[in-house]
Amino acid sequence: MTRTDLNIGLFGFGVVGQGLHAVLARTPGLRARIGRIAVKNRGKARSLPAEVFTYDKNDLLSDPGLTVIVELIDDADEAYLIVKEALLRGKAVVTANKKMLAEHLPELIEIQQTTGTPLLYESAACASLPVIRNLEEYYDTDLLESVEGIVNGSTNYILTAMHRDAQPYAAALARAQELGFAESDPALDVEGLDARNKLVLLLAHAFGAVVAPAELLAVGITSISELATAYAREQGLIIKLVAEARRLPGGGLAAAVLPTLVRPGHELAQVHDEFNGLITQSTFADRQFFLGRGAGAFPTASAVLSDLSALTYGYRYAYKKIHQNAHLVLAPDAAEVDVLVTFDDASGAPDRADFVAVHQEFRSAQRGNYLTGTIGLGQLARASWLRAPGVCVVRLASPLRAAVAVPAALEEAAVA
Ligand SMILES: NC(=O)C1=CN([C@@H]2O[C@H](COP(=O)(O)OP(=O)(O)OC[C@H]3O[C@@H](n4cnc5c(N)ncnc54)[C@H](OP(=O)(O)O)[C@@H]3O)[C@@H](O)[C@H]2O)C=CC1
Ligand SMILES: N[C@@H](CC=O)C(=O)O
Repeated sequence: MTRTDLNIGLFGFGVVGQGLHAVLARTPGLRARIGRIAVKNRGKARSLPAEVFTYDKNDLLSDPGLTVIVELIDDADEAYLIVKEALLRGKAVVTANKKMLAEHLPELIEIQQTTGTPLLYESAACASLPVIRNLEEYYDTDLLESVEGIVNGSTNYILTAMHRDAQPYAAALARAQELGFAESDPALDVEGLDARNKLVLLLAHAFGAVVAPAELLAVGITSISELATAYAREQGLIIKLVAEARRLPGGGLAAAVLPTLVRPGHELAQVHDEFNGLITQSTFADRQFFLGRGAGAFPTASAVLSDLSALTYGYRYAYKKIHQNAHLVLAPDAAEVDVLVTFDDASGAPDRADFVAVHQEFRSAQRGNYLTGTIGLGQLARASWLRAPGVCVVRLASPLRAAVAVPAALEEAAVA
């Protein structure tokens, strides 16, 4: 096998960009060198000589000597323009930018297919965990039934600090930012949007379903109430932010990001701090669990490094499942979820008519109110009370599952 040398144009020299620089310096076996680095702020002190840096993206994009673009900036809109331009100019691209990927995946897949130029992004889903290439290659023929896990390091860091170390939320978030785990806009982390972007990538590579982020229900950790935390503690359970995608027996896919009650013996209960954990369930391999660091300079750079190495032997994603599973589409109205809903009287109670069944209801002027019940996933996403102030929704420990009555439209789609 011939392996090519890589001459890299690097965009971004922040947490991950600097991590990559350090990692490459310690990996002489990979014949890769960073030729030039594009950054944004002229006033910033840099750890490398000034001549390495440029503030003009075209210095990298139009340099024929730079054959690979590594995009590690924190601006998804600008990243999209850079990545698209690089691919159209025939430069292979490695990116960690899950927001940009999730928002533009159909177009970026099409550009890869028409140009034949690779775009790799292992670090964009679960940082150091080798997830994307495994879903794409190892599970290319095994029938995946579900992928489920903790895919955001910052929120797991915050929830761990609050649960294990009794730290206040604000202090835990500030520490996640200091450690370089959080996005520049941490709302992406704490509102579940970063996890949703990663779920978009997992859906494409696990099931061949290319969906827009807005099609997926995502609830973050900011609405988790004291009552929900107390409920979890009393039941001996732990709250984790879990992304889940599951193939439904009647055809279709259910997928969502929700704070979730996890039992102590469950794999995800062992995922602490900024670690991520992903469980795959497949027909032949059965259950597997990936665990590793989900954020931070070196863990993320290690996945970028692995993509660079893959480029040297001509690797590109084939998006095999898109061709295999053309019929697999999101079907939130064919799925149900068991939830705990806490609410105060001022915000108004969730509409009981939205539920397939209400299992338990508790009201207390002192402690607050809650109910537990089963609700359609699509109905939950549409519920007007879901985002009301004072309302907290946490998934109970059971997975997403097929609704008892499958909508007729989906049954027809499954037959076709
Ligand atoms: N941090 C992590 O653990 C992980 C991050 N990621 C993703 O990696 C990417 C980078 O994250 P991270 O390193 O943490 O971010 P940082 O905020 O630490 O660094 C961002 C870098 O991007 C540069 N930049 C911003 N806009 C531009 C632009 N228009 N042109 C050129 N350079 C620009 C900044 O320049 P300047 O130095 O001048 O300010 C800075 O060097 C993001 O997409 C993030 O989502 C993915 C997995 C994990
Ligand atoms: N902000 C992200 C960084 C890695 O993807 C996270 O916390 O997971």
